[in-house]
Amino acid sequence: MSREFTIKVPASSANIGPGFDVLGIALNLYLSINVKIDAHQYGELSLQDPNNCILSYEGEGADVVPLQSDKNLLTQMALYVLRCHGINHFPLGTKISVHNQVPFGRGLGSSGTAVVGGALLGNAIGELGLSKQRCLDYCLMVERHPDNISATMMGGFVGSFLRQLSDKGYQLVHQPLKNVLENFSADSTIDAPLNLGTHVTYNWCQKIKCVAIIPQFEVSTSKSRSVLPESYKRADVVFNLQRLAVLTSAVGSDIPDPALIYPAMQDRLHQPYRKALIPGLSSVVSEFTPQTHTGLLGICLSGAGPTILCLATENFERIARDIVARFKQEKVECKWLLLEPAYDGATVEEVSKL
Ligand SMILES: Nc1ncnc2c1ncn2[C@@H]1O[C@H](COP(=O)(O)OP(=O)(O)OP(=O)(O)O)[C@@H](O)[C@H]1O
Ligand SMILES: N[C@@H](CCO)C(=O)O
Repeated sequence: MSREFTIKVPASSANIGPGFDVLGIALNLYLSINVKIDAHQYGELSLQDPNNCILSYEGEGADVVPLQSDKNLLTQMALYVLRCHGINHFPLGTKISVHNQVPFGRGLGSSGTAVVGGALLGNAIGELGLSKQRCLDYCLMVERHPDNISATMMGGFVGSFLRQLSDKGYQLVHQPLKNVLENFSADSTIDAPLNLGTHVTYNWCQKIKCVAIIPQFEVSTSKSRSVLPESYKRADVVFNLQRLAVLTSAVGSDIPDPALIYPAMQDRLHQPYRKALIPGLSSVVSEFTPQTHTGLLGICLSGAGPTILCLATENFERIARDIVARFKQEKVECKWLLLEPAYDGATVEEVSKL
């Protein structure tokens, strides 16, 4: 028997200003995974891996990513989902070829793409028939804020929250990641509770494009979260909640209004604390406005950074080039990309089954 299928997983930008750990947009930059299962052709070679997997990478991260299936986040995630369904390894002769456009540690949700791609990979390989909603539960056992994950899985502009858990449920979900990903026995694997995450998809005006300015250095999400405070002042929380309520509706309007969107993308919960990690962040988010740049609607840190996300309806190249030049004054080199929402989220396509 042989089989081939492909999985396409979009990048994402989380937070969008005031929606810390809540909002995310899927973006048309992809992690693409091609899977061939053929014991006859690849069986012997696949035995060199502990889980019968020949793994190769091209593109972003190819020079650093581990290629052993029990060390790589994508395949660890697939094996986790398989083990929860009583399957310990990939089928003999599994060949996984990855092409990745999503840069690591830049605030474009690369770990989310690996986690979502891995969950869909496990589901497809094991022919488990899990819904996307159920796959999200497995993803949330590994990446515990739902913003990137929900947008990447479901597509479009998404708001999400995690279900309130009992003390026992909380402990189950918040245990060391290695207990989830590196427990290599189906008998003792920790299954994901049902319906861990809830999400809604908001309208998005198709005139709004996303300009991503990507500094050429990495900030890991864990480092970028370590600088945040444990608690906040009421005034700061209210500041964000008020803007969140306005922003989620304002970007769906047929005629996006910069006078509404620009102030609604301000944040007091994460960006002010992250400026020490990203030279130029404060100046960029305050100096670039709809007044200085026609077409600019709003500007924020993308996810945990260091990428800057601009929402805009025109003048994309000028906005991007001016921000790149501003970062250069801080000795930070950047690339930029013009992106659009990926409305379908992650997709799986069966190519052949014989
Ligand atoms: N395609 C992939 N395959 C395997 N591992 C990956 C892949 N993409 C990301 N990772 C792992 O995730 C790490 C990056 O995760 P991190 O959460 O720090 O950044 P990010 O997800 O890119 O940013 P953010 O969460 O702010 O959007 C990489 O260093 C790598 O270990
Ligand atoms: N909401 C998360 C996104 C990064 O994964 C953060 O800002 O830390």
